[in-house]
Order: sequence, then structure tokens, then C-alpha cells
Amino acid sequence: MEHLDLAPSTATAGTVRLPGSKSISNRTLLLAALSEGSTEVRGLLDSDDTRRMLEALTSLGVHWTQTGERAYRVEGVGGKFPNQQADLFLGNAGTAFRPLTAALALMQGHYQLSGVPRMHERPIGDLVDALRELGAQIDYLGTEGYPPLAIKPWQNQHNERPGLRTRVRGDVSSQFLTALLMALPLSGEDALIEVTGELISKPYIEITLNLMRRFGLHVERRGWSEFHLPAGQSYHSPGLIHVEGDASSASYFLAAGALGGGPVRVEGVGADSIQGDVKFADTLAQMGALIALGEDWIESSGPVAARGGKLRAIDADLNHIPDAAMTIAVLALFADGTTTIRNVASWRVKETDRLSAMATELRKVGATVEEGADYLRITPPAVLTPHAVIDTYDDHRMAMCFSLVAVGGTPIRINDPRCVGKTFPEYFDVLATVSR
Ligand SMILES: O=C(O)C1=C[C@@H](OP(=O)(O)O)[C@@H](O)[C@H](O)C1
Ligand SMILES: C=C(OP(=O)(O)O)C(=O)O
Repeated sequence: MEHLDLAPSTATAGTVRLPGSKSISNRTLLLAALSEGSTEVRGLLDSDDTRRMLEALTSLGVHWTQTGERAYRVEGVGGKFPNQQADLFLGNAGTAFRPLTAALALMQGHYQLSGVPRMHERPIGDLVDALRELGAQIDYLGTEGYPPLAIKPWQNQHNERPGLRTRVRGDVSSQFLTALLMALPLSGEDALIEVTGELISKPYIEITLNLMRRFGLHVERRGWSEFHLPAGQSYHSPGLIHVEGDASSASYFLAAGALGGGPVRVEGVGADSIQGDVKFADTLAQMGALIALGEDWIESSGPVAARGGKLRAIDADLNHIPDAAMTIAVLALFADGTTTIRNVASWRVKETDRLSAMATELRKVGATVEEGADYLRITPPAVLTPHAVIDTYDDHRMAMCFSLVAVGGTPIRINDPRCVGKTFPEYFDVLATVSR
């Protein structure tokens, strides 16, 4: 198996220009495609997940061109994809698969959506149920409740009562609600979505609503339990969208600043960010890092782990930052006691079962780990085991997180390092620029 050996670093410092946010990039591409008018998108992420979305849009008849470095122009189709038949391969991109399922379910076409084997193990039943309640015709081509899917023309069965009403469970993935919110305006009808169960990953819904607003859509809400889309609205291009840097990707560099002295600065996200994962900086501060924040940048510094400096152990509910929470799990190796990460049951249905994968790999570097149904309790060893061989489970975040063991002063081998291509193909080269 291909692997990467990371030598221990003794210090970190530097500035990193972040790649574009995955969540903002894929939402922007879809909304720009569905709009009236053309949209210039600057700062778009170039990675597997965004390529899957761009390829899907091409298959659906959307025209887009790359106009510069990280800059694209998307020609909107005004609410209806030109191609009424397409077979889409969406890799392992949740931000492409879930929103496209909802958008295509409301079209009058025949579509198939599939992904990598792991995508076919990631649940989508709650979204399909919500769409079927509205009259969508969706079949499971493999296991009930999971991709791949076949979609047939929509039949709005609710003629006796004007308007669309549906319910969606919010406790498995927030992407189901995001998908419905972005798709339902395509019907032109008044639509009401009721969320059942405790909604997880809430800040991602704010990203969705923020972008919908920029494309001209007005959504009324009652907290996190009801979302109302008044009738007669459609998407209109705002002309230009700047994609922020990716706040989840920022977490690895901010962690590097906290572990290796720093300062390490990330540019592209800051106090003005619309991404929930900027809150990772607060958790890092609780662990003893020093954080400075500007409109468009965040900087961290901290004790040098390679010289015995320790972070503070924490006990925290990290449901609001599920992706950056993985970075905290690896930082727990450098803390002065037992760290507990709570309320992350969604880790089980992401790129891999992240609770199990994280527990297994943390043990390889000597940690004592208790794996609960929705939490991890991590106690670091007195000295980390050098040269551990880390399996990454085709999960970009496993590879990126565990590179921090080397940043903290212990050599480590990362198997299949190219899995970072899902969101950050140049990750290891960029990391090398801030560690020495
Ligand atoms: O909407 C989004 O852009 C995302 C929502 C989160 O997923 P869940 O809502 O499934 O937790 C997050 O983990 C994922 O990386 C991106
Ligand atoms: C969960 C993730 O991805 P996805 O968008 O495929 O859900 C992630 O990037 O950590």
C-alpha cells in the first residue's frame, strides 16, 4: 500500500492560504446552476467532491467554464435541468449526493445516482421518505434506505390542498434538511418542512440558508423545527460569489500552531465566516492554545509538544463541529489528562465509521480509548508510540488528523495518504510549509 512517512517536527510557524470551503463550493455550484443568469464563483475548492458536482452538472446539461485560478463561471438554467435523463456518479460526496437527489426528485426526468461502495453504506432513507411524502418517485437500486437510487418524474399528489408539506428526520444528517431546503423552491409552491428528532450539525443549516438568501430566496423559520418557503420564489444569480476558505481544513493548521509553538495563521476564514467550524478555535482555546482572530484570518500558538508542553484535557459536546471534532480527538494525545468528545454519533455514517476507526488508530499510538455509542474518551500514554502505521479507511480526515502526531514530535506512517483528495489534495505539501 502506498504510504507516507512523516518525520517529527520540532516547531511550527507560518501562514497558509486555505482551499475553498467544500460546503460552500458545492452549495454554490448547485444554486448557481439552478438560477436565472450566470454566476462567477471565485475561490472554488478544487477536489474530488467538487469535481463530482461539476461533472454531474455537466451530465445534466449545465454549462460552466473555468475562467482563472479557482475561478469559474456557471450558466444558470432557471430552475430546470436541460437533460431529462442522466446517470450520475457522485463518489463519496455527501454535499453532492443529498442535494442532487432532492433537486432531481422534483424534476420531470429519469435519473440514476450512485457513488463509491462506502457511499452505498451511508443512509439516505430519511431524505427519500421526505421526498416521497411530496410525490417523488424514487427507487432503491441496492439496499433499502441507501444509494444507489433511481428517480422518475415527480408526481405532485397534493392537488386537493395547495402547497407542499413534509417532515424530515434531523438526527442522522443535517444534509437531508439542506437538500430539501435547496430543492423545494424549484416547485414554485408554498412549502413547509417540519424537522423531527433533534437536528444535528446545526451550523450547516445556517450555511444553506445564507447561500439561499444570496440567490434571492426567502425562508421563514421557527427555530430548528419548522422551515417555510413562501410560494412563487425562484433562484436568481447574485452575479458573483466569493467562496470562503474551508474552516474544517483550517483546523489542522490551527492545531499545528497549538502543538508546535506557532504562530500559525490561516487565511480565508475568520470572524466573518459563515461556517460553524470556525468555532473549532474556541475549543482549541479551551485546551490552552492562544488564538487571535481577524475578519479573514485566525492564528494559533501554544506549548511545544515536542519539548513536553501539554494542552488541557477537555470534556465537550462537539455536535456543532462534527468534522473539526476529529482534530480534537488527535489533539487529546497531547493533553494533560482524559479528554471526552461527546454527541458525535453521526461519525458512524460518514466516510468510515469514524468512532471505531479513531479508537483503533489512537490505540496504535498508545492511547487508552473508550468508544461509546456517541462519544470517545481518550487518555494519552506517558510517551506516544513512535512509527505507528495508521490506516486511513479512505477517509481524508483520518489522514489529515493523524499527521498531527508528527507535528507533535512523534514519527508516524500514514497509509493511503492520497485519500486527502476528497477535500484537500495538496494537504501534505501545505503542512510541510508550517512545520520544521
Ligand atoms: O452540509 C454540509 O456541508 C455538511 C454537513 C455535515 O454532515 P452531517 O449533517 O451529516 O453531520 C458535515 O459533516 C459534512 O462534512 C458537510
Ligand atoms: C462528512 C464529510 O463529508 P460529506 O460531505 O461527504 O458528508 C466530511 O467531509 O468530513
